[in-house]
Amino acid sequence: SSDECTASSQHCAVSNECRNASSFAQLVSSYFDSTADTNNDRNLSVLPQLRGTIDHLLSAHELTSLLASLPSDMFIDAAGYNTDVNERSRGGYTAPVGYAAIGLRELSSPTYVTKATYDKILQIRELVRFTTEQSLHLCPGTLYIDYSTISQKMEGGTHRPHADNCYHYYDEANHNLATCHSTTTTTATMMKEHPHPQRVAASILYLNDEFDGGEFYFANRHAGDGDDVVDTLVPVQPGRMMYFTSGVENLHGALPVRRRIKKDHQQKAEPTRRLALAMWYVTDPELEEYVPPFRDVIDSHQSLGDDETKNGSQTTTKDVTDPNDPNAPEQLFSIRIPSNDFSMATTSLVEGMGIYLTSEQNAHRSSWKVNRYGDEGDTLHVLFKDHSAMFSLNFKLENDLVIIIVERHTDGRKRPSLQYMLQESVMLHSVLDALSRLISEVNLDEAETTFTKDVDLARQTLPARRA
Ligand SMILES: O=C(O)CCC(=O)C(=O)O
Ligand SMILES: [Fe+2]
Repeated sequence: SSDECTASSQHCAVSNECRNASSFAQLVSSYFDSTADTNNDRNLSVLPQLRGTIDHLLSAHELTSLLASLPSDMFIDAAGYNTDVNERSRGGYTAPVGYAAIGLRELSSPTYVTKATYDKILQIRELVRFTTEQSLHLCPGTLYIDYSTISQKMEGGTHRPHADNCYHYYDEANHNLATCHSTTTTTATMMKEHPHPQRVAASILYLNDEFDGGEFYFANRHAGDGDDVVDTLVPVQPGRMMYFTSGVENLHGALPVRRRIKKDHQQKAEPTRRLALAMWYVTDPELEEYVPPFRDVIDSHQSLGDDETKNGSQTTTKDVTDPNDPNAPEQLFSIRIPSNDFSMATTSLVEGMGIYLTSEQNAHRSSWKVNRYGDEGDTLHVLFKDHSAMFSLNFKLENDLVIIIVERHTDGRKRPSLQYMLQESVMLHSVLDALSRLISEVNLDEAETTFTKDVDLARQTLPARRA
């Protein structure tokens, strides 16, 4: 089981075993297990499993075209941080010096980038998430993105050592080592609560290197900001990605960004800036950040979700679809279940799938919304949170067959978001799994049936499961 993939076992690296959220949490806490180690009560052998560097995540071409398509200004000062002066005086969650950023809210607007650039950024964002997950030997789907941003540090921009999910203290009783939990009540009450205690990991993908300095570093866990604060220095390289867990085991910062002085006097007039795609992760799907669909300049039509609540009857599947109707749903696949093999009535099948999808909805409440339509309740609609698309399951009884038609619906103007497309295939695979379970409960002769063949065919049309 995945529980075996903990700090003490070398299992994860050599086998396909993956960590789930709880065995991951266990691994992180094993770093603080003082029994394991004599070196300052920190289990240093765990550290390499909690951080790392991946180079050449993007090709030189991808980097060049991404950089060329990013806005040269319009970055928002201190985006994602608290700008409250009172907060600043408490040493709370305030932005680093010389820092500005743009998040998905900005990037989804044509004021900032084109739709193609936004799509590319979302694609890179998913690649980075996936790579972080794999690098930490996490099971597919363990990490949800809580915040992603393109960060910019200008000349002089720097980042003091910090942990990403807590404020740290130097614990005098414990060799002046940094810790998240203050033992002195005065310090504890002085400090405000960290705004992101749920963050478990972060990644930073560096995009350019037209500057000097600006190195990332892991900080020494001993007290003081002196010369020895840098423990491990990581020079910035375009296409280099750092990942690390978010606690005090990975105190980190960035050295000041300096202007690059070129010898050939061909100095560009462009201001010095250090660009990165920074992302923070949680394991609770409820905390996943909203991915807005790209906003077209003219955005006058109603969203899918609005239409839906207004008029449930329009949701019945059309038998004849006009190929020129942009609102026509796209059939993804259909599944036939011979009803003489199958004692379960259509209604109980709809019921079973409804219950299954509703439980999925509850497990990922922020992602999908399930509705049931039709007089006999023979259609299930599964709407994605960004309202860019939905899919439907329509159940029909035809002669001696139950037919389930699976369709994708959009508003006919915008394509489904990339996030929708990625999650749709995951959902549809699990719908087919659930259907197969329902069918096997009624003892259908598995191997040779129409049903099994249709399921296999359907799976072939879906992108492969992430494994
Ligand atoms: O830009 C960097 O290299 C570090 C950024 C960082 O640690 C943060 O924003 O939390
Ligand atoms: Fe950080």
